[in-house]
Amino acid sequence: MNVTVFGSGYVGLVTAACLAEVGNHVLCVDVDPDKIATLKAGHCPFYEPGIESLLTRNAAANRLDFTTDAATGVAHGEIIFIAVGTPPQEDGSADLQYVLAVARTIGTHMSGYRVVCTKSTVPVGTSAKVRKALQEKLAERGADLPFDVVSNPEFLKEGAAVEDFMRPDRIIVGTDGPRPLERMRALYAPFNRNHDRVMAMDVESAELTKYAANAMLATRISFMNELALLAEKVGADIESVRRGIGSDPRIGFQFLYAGCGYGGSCFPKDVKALVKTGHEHEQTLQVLTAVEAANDRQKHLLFERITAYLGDLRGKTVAIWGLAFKPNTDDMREAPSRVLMEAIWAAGGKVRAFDPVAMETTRKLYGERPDFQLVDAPEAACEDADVLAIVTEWAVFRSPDFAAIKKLLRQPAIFDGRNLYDPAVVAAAGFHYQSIGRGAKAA
Ligand SMILES: NC(=O)c1ccc[n+]([C@@H]2O[C@H](COP(=O)([O-])OP(=O)(O)OC[C@H]3O[C@@H](n4cnc5c(N)ncnc54)[C@H](O)[C@@H]3O)[C@@H](O)[C@H]2O)c1
Ligand SMILES: O=c1ccn([C@@H]2O[C@H](COP(=O)(O)OP(=O)(O)O[C@H]3O[C@H](CO)[C@@H](O)[C@H](O)[C@H]3O)[C@@H](O)[C@H]2O)c(=O)[nH]1
Repeated sequence: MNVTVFGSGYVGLVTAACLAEVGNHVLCVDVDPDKIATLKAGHCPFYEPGIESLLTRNAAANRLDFTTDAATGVAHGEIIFIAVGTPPQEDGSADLQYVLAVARTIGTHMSGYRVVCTKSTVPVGTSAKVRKALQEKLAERGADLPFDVVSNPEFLKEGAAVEDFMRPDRIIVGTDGPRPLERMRALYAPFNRNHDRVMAMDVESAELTKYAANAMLATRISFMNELALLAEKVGADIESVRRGIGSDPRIGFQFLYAGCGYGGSCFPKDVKALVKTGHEHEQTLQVLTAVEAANDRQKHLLFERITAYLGDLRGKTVAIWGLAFKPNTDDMREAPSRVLMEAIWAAGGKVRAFDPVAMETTRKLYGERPDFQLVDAPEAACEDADVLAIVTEWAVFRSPDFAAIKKLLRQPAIFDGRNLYDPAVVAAAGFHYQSIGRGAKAA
């Protein structure tokens, strides 16, 4: 099948590469000429395990190509995916300008039947707006051409995006007719594995399902983060509690890790957008409002603990391990590390940081500044630093040489936002160790 994907970000590129891998001919369109040049040169503009080999293999087999030319893109794909960003606006609502711009582009250039498939995360009602924007462009041209709009939200996780796309738990397809559904079923047939993964539903339900999934996962995390704070007060260990409740199959083990808050380009933005949708329909979503507030507070926890320990941060340096919002990505969007670093700087302190892949992204975000140093190894971050904060649970941080770190730090203190170590082991190594929700065992 010929497929076009508008937007060559995490979702667009993974979608394109995986669809090409199973034999489709896929054309990626992006408005960013640098991104397209990078892709044409055989490189991925961001870090995502497994993507680069998929891109090069399928480009070499002439199943995958990249362009900035929207007209060529619209001409190519019988199915056209919209996978552009939907960032939050001031009021929390999703900014649909990029999605609707693509819809208008399709209306401007299409010359025959198209299935227009929204993969971006968009509020309920957006498919109707996409249809209207496209129809208006057709009307301007005096063209009467058939098309269908489909909602096909994406559930991949960064860091495991290729695997998630190739082996989906479900493929949500929201349509209002059999013709586009049949095309989507054919497109996704190779990803069905042992049973049909396609779940057909109406468009509105598909759009809401995406927000419901992210909101549920974010709720679990904020719930555990609040419980972790209580665990510290009452002398319980949140890790034991997590194992205890996770063993109940009605609860399950996933997404129950307490930490220094959830980040990334999705949970914070999508929880806000769903709360906003609630307001628009005079349906207050109290639980989600609390989920967001709890997360905002949790992202400040490491800073509060560090200042409680060090006092005035002027003249002090904090070593930070992990900058990306989670391991196996270079994405810094809404990363808890940003809240911590910016608070340290605002208080007059300095940061020495290491991340296995996100340092380039961090450099682009913050540039050169006298109170910030990026170093090339975890130990180097601890040199001349007062204390160590751990923000992202990269594998390389899991088994450090505590004796060496103790010699490097001015004060032997570790503030662990991801509960990487056994508190008793770290305390025995002579550290003040504060993790999340294990207060009773911290030094
Ligand atoms: N990142 C994730 O893990 C993830 C997972 C599921 C869903 N989503 C959703 O998917 C959407 C895309 O997310 P992302 O992280 O891939 O975004 P991204 O910011 O990485 O990429 C978006 C791309 O769209 C391009 N673009 C903007 N306007 C365009 C236009 N008119 N024509 C062509 N290209 C255009 C941008 O240049 C950019 O390269 C969002 O709605 C997001 O919420 C993201
Ligand atoms: O038990 C947990 C699990 C995750 N996190 C944090 O939650 C954030 C998000 O993590 P994750 O969900 O793994 O990454 P994303 O790539 O943001 O993926 C989420 O957002 C995507 C975009 O909508 C969806 O497609 C995915 O299904 C959904 O998991 C990160 O900061 C994690 O550190 C925790 O604090 N505790």
